[in-house]
Amino acid sequence: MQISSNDLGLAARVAGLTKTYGTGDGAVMALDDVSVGIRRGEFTAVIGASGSGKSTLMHMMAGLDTPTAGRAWLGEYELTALGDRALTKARRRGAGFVFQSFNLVPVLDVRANILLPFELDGRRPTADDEAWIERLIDSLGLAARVGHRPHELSGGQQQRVAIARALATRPDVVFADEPTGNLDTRTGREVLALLAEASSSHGQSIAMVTHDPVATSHADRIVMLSDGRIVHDGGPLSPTEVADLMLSVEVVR
Ligand SMILES: Nc1ncnc2c1ncn2[C@@H]1O[C@H](COP(=O)(O)OP(=O)(O)OP(=O)(O)O)[C@@H](O)[C@H]1O
Repeated sequence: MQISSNDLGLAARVAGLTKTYGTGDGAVMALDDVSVGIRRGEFTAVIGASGSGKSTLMHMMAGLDTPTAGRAWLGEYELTALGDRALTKARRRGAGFVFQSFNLVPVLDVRANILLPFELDGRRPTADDEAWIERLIDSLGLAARVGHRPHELSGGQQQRVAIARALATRPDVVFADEPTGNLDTRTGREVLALLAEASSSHGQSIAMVTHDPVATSHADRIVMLSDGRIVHDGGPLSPTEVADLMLSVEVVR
C-alpha cells in the first residue's frame, strides 16, 4: 500500500535515501541512508558543514534529482515512483524554490516573475490565487515595483520577489537554499523574518538549507547533516547553540 506524506501529516518525506556521485575509487556518498519528514506548517532548517549533503538532500526532496536508493514523497506524490513528465508536474505543484542567486527571469517584470509558476503549470490563477498574490506583493513591500524588471531591483528586493514566487502557488514545501547567501546581514535578517512569517502566519512548510548559525534563529526545527547522515534533529536553538553543535560534530569527525 502507498502511504503518502499527507497520510502522515508531513508535507514531504524521504526514507532510506542514498545518493552516490561517480563510480569506483572516485565515488562520493553524498547521502547515506537518510530518513526524515518535513512537518506541515513548520520552518525546518537543514544545517551542516560544506559538503555534508544539505543541497543533495534538498534536491532529492524537491524532485530536482533522483536518488541512488531510497524513496521520496512530496505532498500526495511519491516522486521516486514517477517518470520524468509526471515528476516535473509533481514538482511544479508541490515545491516552491528560493535560491541564493534569486533565479528570476531577467526579461520578465516582477508580477510576471511571481506568476511564472502558474504559467509553467499551464493554469490561470483563480480569483482566490489572485487575492493571495496581491497580499504577498503588499506584505513583501513590492507594490511599487510590480512593473520593474529584476535588474532594476536591489538584491533584497529580488529575493523578496523570489519568495513571493515560491509562495504564490501555496506549495507543499518551499525549499530555500542559502536564501541569505548573497545579501548583507540586515537584508538577510529581513528575508529570514519574511520566510518565518510565511510559516507562522500562513502555515507554509519551509525547508531551508544553510551553513549559517544565525540563519537558523527563526527555525522551529533543526536537522543537522554530517558526511551524508543526520546527526541531530530537534527543536529551536540559539545561533550560539547551533554554532556549538556544528563545532562539536566537526571535532568528533
Ligand atoms: N554533481 C556532483 N558530482 C559529484 N559530487 C558531487 C556532486 N554534487 C555534490 N557532490 C558531492 O557530494 C557531497 C555533498 O554535496 P552537497 O552539495 O550536497 O553538500 P552541501 O552540504 O550542500 O555543501 P555546501 O554547503 O558547500 O553547498 C560533497 O562531497 C560534494 O562534493
